[in-house]
Amino acid sequence: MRLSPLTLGAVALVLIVPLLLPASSFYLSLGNYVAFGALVALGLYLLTGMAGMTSFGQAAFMGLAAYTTALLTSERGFSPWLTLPIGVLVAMAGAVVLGGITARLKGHYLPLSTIAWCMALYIVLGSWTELTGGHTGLRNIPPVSVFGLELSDSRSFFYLSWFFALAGAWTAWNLTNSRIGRAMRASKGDAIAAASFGVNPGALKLRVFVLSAVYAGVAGWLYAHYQQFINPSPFSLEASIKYLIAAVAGGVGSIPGVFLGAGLVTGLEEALKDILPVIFGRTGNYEIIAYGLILVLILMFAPKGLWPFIERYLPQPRPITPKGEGLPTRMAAGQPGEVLLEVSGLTKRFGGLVAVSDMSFQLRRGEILGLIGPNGAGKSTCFNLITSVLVPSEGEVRFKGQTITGKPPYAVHKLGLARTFQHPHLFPEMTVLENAALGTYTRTTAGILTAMLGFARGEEQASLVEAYRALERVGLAHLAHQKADGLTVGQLRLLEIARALASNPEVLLLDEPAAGLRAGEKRQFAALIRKLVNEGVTVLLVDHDMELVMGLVDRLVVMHYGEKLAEGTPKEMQNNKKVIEAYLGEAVA
Ligand SMILES: Nc1ncnc2c1ncn2[C@@H]1O[C@H](COP(=O)(O)OP(=O)(O)OP(=O)(O)O)[C@@H](O)[C@H]1O
Repeated sequence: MRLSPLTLGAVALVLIVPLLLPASSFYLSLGNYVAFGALVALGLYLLTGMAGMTSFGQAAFMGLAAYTTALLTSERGFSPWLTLPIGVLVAMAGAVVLGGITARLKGHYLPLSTIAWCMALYIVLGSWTELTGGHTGLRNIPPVSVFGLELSDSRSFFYLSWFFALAGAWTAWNLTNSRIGRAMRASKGDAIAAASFGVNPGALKLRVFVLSAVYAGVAGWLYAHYQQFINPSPFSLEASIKYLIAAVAGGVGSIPGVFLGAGLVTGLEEALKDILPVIFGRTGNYEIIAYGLILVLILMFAPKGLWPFIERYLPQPRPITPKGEGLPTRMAAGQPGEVLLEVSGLTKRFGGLVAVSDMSFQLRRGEILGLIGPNGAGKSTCFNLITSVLVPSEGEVRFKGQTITGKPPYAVHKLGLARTFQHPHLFPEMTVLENAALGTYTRTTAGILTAMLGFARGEEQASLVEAYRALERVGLAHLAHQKADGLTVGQLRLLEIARALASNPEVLLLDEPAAGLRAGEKRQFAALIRKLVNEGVTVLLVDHDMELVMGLVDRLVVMHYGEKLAEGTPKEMQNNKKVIEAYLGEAVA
């Protein structure tokens, strides 16, 4: 792995600066608090920046680990090195309980529940005097020793806290650049799309929530052994808000950003302690007002935080075209013409409206089947029933003889069905290559821990190679390193196909793939689909462009008012009176 100049600079600073300052320097003490804050903020980077969840409860997870280590080391004589995993496990257990109940909540409910949780823990810590010492707190927490050396001054502890902070950054970076990191970003942007290529967004969100508590737990453990004394204040709601502001101020979407934010907020906290009493004429807890104001200003003028302003002056790494082995292919061979997908008696009611009524048809291996019909006929609903985005009111769908009705969309995708959307569901902040690589999610296996420790690099490289090949197949390889937000409609549609192809599907379900394409692009698209079918992919296509559909498909199923009107070859349908009356007359006109 090549380290960037920024990383090398950060490591050099951490190693050299403490040697230039006295062992008990105020600045080294401040440096320790920056490291604690950075660790909590790294958890928020993963939680908020990557997975799109907001938490006001991170200080509570910190508190759980801090009190666990304090109680076990000062009263039971445990080694701090033993209480590190125990404290982190307690923080994780808290996150599992809280996240299990709340991580799936949408909108403001998750942040609100974390506020309640943080306040509740603060009250418990303050009032359970026999266990926690109440607001007087717990003393006599032993320092951490490394090879018999007690880390009891700010300088020696600085090395320990920054070891953890940099290790935290490294693991978060590894995770970001892995299949899990991509899945997190995708779930944040669009859970339906994420599920369509195999991610279980609910389970992933819970895991990230617990992971963010691990970072906070390590910070809590460090805090307790640095201070050698704890009380509930550093684990209050106010502290949680401070960490969130640190992450947002620096830039919650980037790792250097959260370090910058932790540094700024820690420094500001010290400065405000001197400035605010002068302004208000008395001492008090006025920092929270200043934090609120800072947050509002940042959200107004730099919603992505301050790091992007610095980043633009730094040299950007040159994108590398992925080379090497791809992923093992998983396409199962079968007999051409065998039934792959069987839709029987499928019905979907939305209240009183029957959008799909008793639809039955088969998709056979190696064919291109078109599903056509007037606007509102029920094609997209049918499509969403097949891919399990919607649950049918009646009927079922079988894939290779196995009932898939009732399975979640991510499980359906795993079986070998990949889809595109009527309105492309892509991730504009990701590069074209990253978007395509999302398709490889179910072909890869690295879990969170494997990815964090950097053990999944080989698989990740193979994923990128596979994604690049998929881009080559659709003719987008030249745009691989560009952000997806600059693409035309036609390119977005091709990118969705590339993402689907990267999953090595047996069946490709295309929902209005030609909408918005220019004539030339439509011809290229038709050639691409034919090529894919020759390579062994089976296609179900919904589209309104009759010239394209009639020239491309082997068979057609025509829908009208939710029902199947007719089925047959394009020629048969073009001569079918009912079809001409209901649709083709209008579509051709
Ligand atoms: N989630 C929903 N809730 C209520 N009604 C819905 C919902 N989704 C679709 N419908 C209705 O079901 C009917 C079928 O819609 P659907 O989008 O499946 O048709 P379509 O054939 O794909 O149309 P188009 O060609 O315009 O995309 C329409 O009357 C639509 O308004």
